[in-house]
Order: sequence, then C-alpha cells, then structure tokens
Amino acid sequence: MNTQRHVVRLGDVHKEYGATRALDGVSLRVRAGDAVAVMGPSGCGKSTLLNMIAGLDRPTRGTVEVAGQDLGAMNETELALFRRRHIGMIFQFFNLIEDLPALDNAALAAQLTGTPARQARDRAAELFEELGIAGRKDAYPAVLSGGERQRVAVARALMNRPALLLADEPTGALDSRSGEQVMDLLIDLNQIGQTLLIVTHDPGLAARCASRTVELGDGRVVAEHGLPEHGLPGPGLPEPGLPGPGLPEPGLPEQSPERAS
Ligand SMILES: Nc1ncnc2c1ncn2[C@@H]1O[C@H](COP(=O)(O)OP(=O)(O)OP(=O)(O)O)[C@@H](O)[C@H]1O
Repeated sequence: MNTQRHVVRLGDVHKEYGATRALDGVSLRVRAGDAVAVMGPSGCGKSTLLNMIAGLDRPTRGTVEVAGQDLGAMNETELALFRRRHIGMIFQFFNLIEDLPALDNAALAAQLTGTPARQARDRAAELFEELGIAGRKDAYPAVLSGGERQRVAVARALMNRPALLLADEPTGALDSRSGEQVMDLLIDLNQIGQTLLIVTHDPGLAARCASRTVELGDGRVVAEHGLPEHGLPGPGLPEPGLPGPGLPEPGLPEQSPERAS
C-alpha cells in the first residue's frame, strides 16, 4: 500500500479524560484530495478527534500520522512547527486577532514559520484577491461581516499551503447566505486538490462539501457514508513534510468578488 497518499492515518486511537472515554479505538484514513465530514451528536468525540489530528492534544493510546509524519514522535516544539507548516485550521468563531488588520492576520501565519514579512504579505494579498476580499485588507476584524471574517480565516489557513485543512463547524456562526458562500469556497478548494476534514453538526454542509461522512458515537466510528478512501486523482503528497497543493494559479475557479459577503 502506498502510505504516501494518506494525509491522515489514525490507528486505534483512544483518549481518556479521567473516567471519560472521549475516543474509544478510532481508526481512520484520509487520502490526499479527500473531503471528509465528521459528524455525530454532542459529546461523541468530534473535537477530541480534531485535536488529535491537529496535534493539539495527544492520544492516551494509538497512533496519529499526518502527512506521513508520526505526531507521537514529536516533542511540543516540533509539533507546533509541524502544525503551523502543514495544517490549516478554521474555526466556528474565526479566532482572528482583533488588534491586527485582516491582511496581517493572514500574513502572520507565514511569518511564524520564518517567511519574511514582505513575502508573507504578498502571499496574503494574493489569497485575499482569490477569496474575493481584496478590498478588506486593512479592515480590522470587528468591522468585517461573519462571511468576510471566515474568508480571512481561510486565507490564514492556506498561507503555508497546508497538506490538510481542518474545519471545525466552519459555517456554525454564519447566516445562511454567508454559510453557503463558505461551503462553495470549501468545495472549490477541494476541487483543486485541497484535502479537507470538516467537523460539523450540519448534514447539509456534510452532504455538499464532503465525499465521505464518518459518524462518531460514544467515541467510536459507528457509520461511514460515501466512498471510503475516495480521494481525487489530485496532486497528493509529494513527500512527507512537503507542503500540500494550496491554491494554484490563477486562483479559485468561479470565484469572484461579488460572492464575498
Ligand atoms: N479537556 C477535557 N477534559 C475533560 N473532558 C473532556 C475534555 N475534552 C472533552 N472532554 C469530554 O470528552 C467527551 C467528548 O468531547 P468532545 O468535545 O470531543 O465532543 P464533541 O462531539 O466535539 O461535542 P460537541 O459537538 O458538543 O462539540 C465529552 O464527554 C467531553 O465532556
């Protein structure tokens, strides 16, 4: 089996918080180009799973590999650097830095991996253009609409061309129109090869954006829908540790500023 093609490989992952069994033997593989939705009732372990994959928390037992790298073999510093370089994250409430203008929020993600400020700002400007928010570069998060904030967060997540984009309820705080636009954006990104893992309560989001749905219940995978290990015949992972596809030139298909909120 060609393990290089798997961006995520979880092997029998358990996570206990004291007496609470948050994950109870989850095995999951996500291939390059896949769009996988993780669903399930509140408390079933979705966020815990996301945190394991992002290296924000460690399993009690079991293995987590992302982009061919064993996260369990990394110390905290290595893990933080790995996360910055190879994993993009978007959250329900955007998690932008309120004191920084929109463009700087995105540029910072590249600067933190050692990219010079000028280059980081150029990359951020390119992404803002592609995401239809070029006119909002200097705006502070407080004056942006929810949809615009999520686009800034998407730009930030894509800055380092991550192998994996993780989304935690990405439309949960948006009105239906902005939510639709963010969904379209995620679909566009996946269509150009971006591997996605989305945690959501929203069956509509899962149905539209994901080729595969994994349902958790009490910390276990209880059902899977769609094609297991579907994957697009996209660029995949060149080598472990190398960046993912990100946004190729000249930008997102069918993306136009009119679609911004
Ligand atoms: N840091 C923690 N300390 C103690 N218990 C925790 C911690 N994180 C999660 N849990 C527990 O683990 C279980 C799974 O929680 P998790 O947040 O992963 O569920 P979830 O499916 O994401 O829920 P929701 O949909 O409500 O966000 C729950 O019982 C939760 O209370």
